[in-house]
Amino acid sequence: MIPVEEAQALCLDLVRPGAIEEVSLADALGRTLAAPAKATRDQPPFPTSAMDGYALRDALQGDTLPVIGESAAGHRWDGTLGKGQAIRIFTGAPVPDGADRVVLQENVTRDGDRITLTEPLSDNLNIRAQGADFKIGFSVESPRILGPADLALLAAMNCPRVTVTRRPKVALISNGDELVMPGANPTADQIIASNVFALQAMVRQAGGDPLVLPIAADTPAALDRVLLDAADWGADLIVTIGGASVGDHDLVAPALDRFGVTRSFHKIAMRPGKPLMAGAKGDLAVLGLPGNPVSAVVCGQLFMLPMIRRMLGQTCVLPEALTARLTATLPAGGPRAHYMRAAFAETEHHREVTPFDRQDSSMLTVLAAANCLLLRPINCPVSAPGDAVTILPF
Ligand SMILES: Nc1nc2c(c(=O)[nH]1)N[C@H]1C(S)=C(S)[C@@H](COP(=O)(O)OP(=O)(O)OC[C@H]3O[C@@H](n4cnc5c(N)ncnc54)[C@H](O)[C@@H]3O)O[C@H]1N2
Ligand code: MOO
Repeated sequence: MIPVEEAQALCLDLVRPGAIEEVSLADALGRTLAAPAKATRDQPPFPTSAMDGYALRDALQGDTLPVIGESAAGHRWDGTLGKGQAIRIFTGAPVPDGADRVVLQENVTRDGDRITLTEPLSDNLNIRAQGADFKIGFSVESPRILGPADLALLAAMNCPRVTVTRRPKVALISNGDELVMPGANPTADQIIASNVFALQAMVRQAGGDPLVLPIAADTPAALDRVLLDAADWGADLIVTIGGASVGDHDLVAPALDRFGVTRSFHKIAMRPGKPLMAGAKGDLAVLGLPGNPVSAVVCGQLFMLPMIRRMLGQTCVLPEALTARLTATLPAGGPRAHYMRAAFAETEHHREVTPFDRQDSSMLTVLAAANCLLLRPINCPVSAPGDAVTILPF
């Protein structure tokens, strides 16, 4: 059994950043930017009025000024404003040459074509300088996972298309004679395939392209068939679920051998997740998850997601770790690192975490109630309420 950190490093060695492609901004949400995007113009591209009102030059409170033109958004006034003149101006409109402030329309009185500056002039000139947001050549750096605000920024930079990493194709294979899909009529000895739905969602959320293959029966031929189907689909990563352990019906390790996978490891010092295995056949990486629902999802978080992030070209690929104060007493750690299901909360003074009493790796109700994993390192000493512990939020 190798430690979790060593297994994570071996898993990451099996994958590398994928090819790049161009997509339109409308399709770029959640994609990982693979090359910097550069602004081709200043924003704003000209000094802009921040308010509806009047543009002025060297004006003082009490002045009465003729209004000699109008500048609206999309339609500039093309002259140079002289001292003692005013221009009607609207929010977003170009501020004319010569103008040094915009006064709000609420702060003047208008009589025909003349305005009088009735209020004190504020320190705020109400003019947005050219390039105040960004200048031509400004760059959004890669790698970066594109969120909604990034898309607006890239649009403002006049970048209609962006270069992103191709979505890695992840084939998910459940196996076991006892499994049927939700909605089917299970026989008395059957259960519903559940964890594949979490894994599919995790792949999608991380920016991958998941494919759930039909459940493979517990026969060598069925596993051989479905592995070939996954490869034919063009998978970058095959994730098997179940059949990873040592029972007579745990057929995944020999099936991967027949398929031509060079194994990096099998079995890790982790709870849940002991039977995890990983390897590769050329560029095709393979991860063998344990079948217990919680084991599969926890291993998905610790091993599958980092592999996907690496294939997307991201650099921070391991789950984020935080420190929290324990609310309970926990016994000393054992020979496997224990990733306990737990709930953490931010209180007024600190972050605190409470592990659930039931930690069986079949308990989906507990997993669904949890918002983090609480790490108990190998052979760690007893922990008391108030002790600092490491958590991995999800
Ligand atoms: N003698 C030993 N037995 C076991 C060991 C061991 O070291 N020695 N390890 C245990 C550990 S730890 C785990 S974890 C499990 C995992 O074994 P497998 O990966 O072979 O998983 P299965 O036996 O196929 O399934 C375990 C459990 O999970 C259910 N399952 C499987 N796939 C799904 C699915 N897609 N959705 C929902 N539930 C699923 C399956 O019905 C079983 O109940 O092995 C221990 N045994
Ligand atoms: O390690 Mo298994 O993954 O306990 O349930």
